[in-house]
Amino acid sequence: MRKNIVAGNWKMNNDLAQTEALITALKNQTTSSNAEVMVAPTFTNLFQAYQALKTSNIEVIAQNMHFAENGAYTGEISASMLKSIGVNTVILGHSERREYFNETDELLAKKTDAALAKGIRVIFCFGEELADRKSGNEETIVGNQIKNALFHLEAAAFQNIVLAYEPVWAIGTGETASPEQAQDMHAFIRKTLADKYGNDVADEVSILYGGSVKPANAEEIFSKPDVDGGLIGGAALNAEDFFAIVNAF
Ligand SMILES: O=C[C@H](O)COP(=O)(O)O
Repeated sequence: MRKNIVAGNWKMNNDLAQTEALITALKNQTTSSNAEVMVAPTFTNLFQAYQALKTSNIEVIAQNMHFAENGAYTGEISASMLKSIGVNTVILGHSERREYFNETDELLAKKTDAALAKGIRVIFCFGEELADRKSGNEETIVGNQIKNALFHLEAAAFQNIVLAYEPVWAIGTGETASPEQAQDMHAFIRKTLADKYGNDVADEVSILYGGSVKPANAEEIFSKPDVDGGLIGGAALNAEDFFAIVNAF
């Protein structure tokens, strides 16, 4: 079902003590927002974070996982391992995974299948680079990222998928897509889904925007009809800023 969601991706930030301090600060925040709130700590702090937040309204999610069930994949984490500590949602396809760890659409299709098979919800990320936008190819790039990784799925799978549009040029740069640019792309994404699966599926999928979302711009971005929330990086590392964004809903 389509929901408003604000998810904080902590990326490779915060050791255990810093994670505990941020969680304490998050628990001190109050909200009347209707958005689902999630945070994604590093793997080393995932269990601790889950334990500390399991009675709160903040869901603890993972930043990545491997497609295999288990085996000789040094340094990797499986869907079952996430499930075993109470984690039921994973971010896949973040542009940093694509760029620095060579994650391809084909690999992401396998990871998505593995997550869904274990009942793990997927926040599937994609987005164009600056050169793509400058050359007017952003819709082709984004459309292909979605089709290549997700369009082998049955329609029902989208009940467990959240999409996150993150233009690479807006991530960590302070440069945000304008609310209109975000809306235009989100409408294109929803139409892409509708063309393949029909409006009933497309209208029910939450589509998040990510890329330099801050307290000062969240409300305007989230007010757009096809923007159902945000995937927040830098601003999610400060509890007050993060909840100011949550409270934009
Ligand atoms: O996963 C989050 C995104 O990469 C956005 O990061 P940012 O808010 O620091 O630009």
